[in-house]
Amino acid sequence: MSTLVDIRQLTRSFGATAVLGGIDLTLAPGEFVALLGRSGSGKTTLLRILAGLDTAPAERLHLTTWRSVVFQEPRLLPWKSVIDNVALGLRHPDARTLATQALDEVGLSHRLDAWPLTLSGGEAQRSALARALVREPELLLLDEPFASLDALTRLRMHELVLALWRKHRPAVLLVTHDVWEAVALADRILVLDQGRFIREIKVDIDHPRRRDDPRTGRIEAALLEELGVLPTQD
Ligand SMILES: Nc1ncnc2c1ncn2[C@@H]1O[C@H](COP(=O)(O)OP(=O)(O)OP(=O)(O)O)[C@@H](O)[C@H]1O
Repeated sequence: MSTLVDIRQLTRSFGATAVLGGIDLTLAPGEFVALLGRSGSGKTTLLRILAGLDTAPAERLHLTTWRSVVFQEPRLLPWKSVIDNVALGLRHPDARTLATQALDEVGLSHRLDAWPLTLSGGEAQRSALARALVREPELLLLDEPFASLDALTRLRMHELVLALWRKHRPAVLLVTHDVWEAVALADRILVLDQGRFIREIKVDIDHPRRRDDPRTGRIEAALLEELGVLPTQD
């Protein structure tokens, strides 16, 4: 199996400030990895490099080019309908059919012709997911895609992302500072602190994961401790 991401000793500085200090990361096809860290730890900086939006020195920097990104805000073009946003740039004779299918998969078949500004926050992010997935990427990069949604909508989006991941099997890299989101979704959680990985936790629990499961509770507690927001126990 070929590796989609293979990075060794990646560094990124802005002026004299080192934001990423020697990152090693590999991602295999179909993996679901969460990148967890406090604000300013370098998550978005790393994701932008993985997305090809930025570059930086590294000993090795192998990245699949077959990737899509969903950002915190939907980034839909307001003067195009939802379906036209999803089909935009798709060089395929059946682009509209594929866009219709993708919107159906995210539960938006009734909003194909809607204008983006009339969508709810959850609907807009569903459209952004459809636009990312219609390209059948090997790697789906999610940069806090649910952070601005209300808590209930966010939980629904978790279910949707899992369903889409199971169906399409892209590798997913999810940037988040929501500890439960990481535990609920990812197979592997990487904790980033001041531009370095300080912890990796594998989550070997079947989906759907419940918050009242003691196994998820233990992982959540370990992560909160790592992030310095839960007092360590003696
Ligand atoms: N273009 C830039 N120029 C200068 N500094 C930058 C630039 N981009 C990011 N930084 C700095 O790099 C650090 C890491 O930023 P980054 O956005 O990667 O953090 P983050 O972990 O994604 O934070 P958040 O969770 O708040 O989005 C921050 O201190 C930020 O101010």
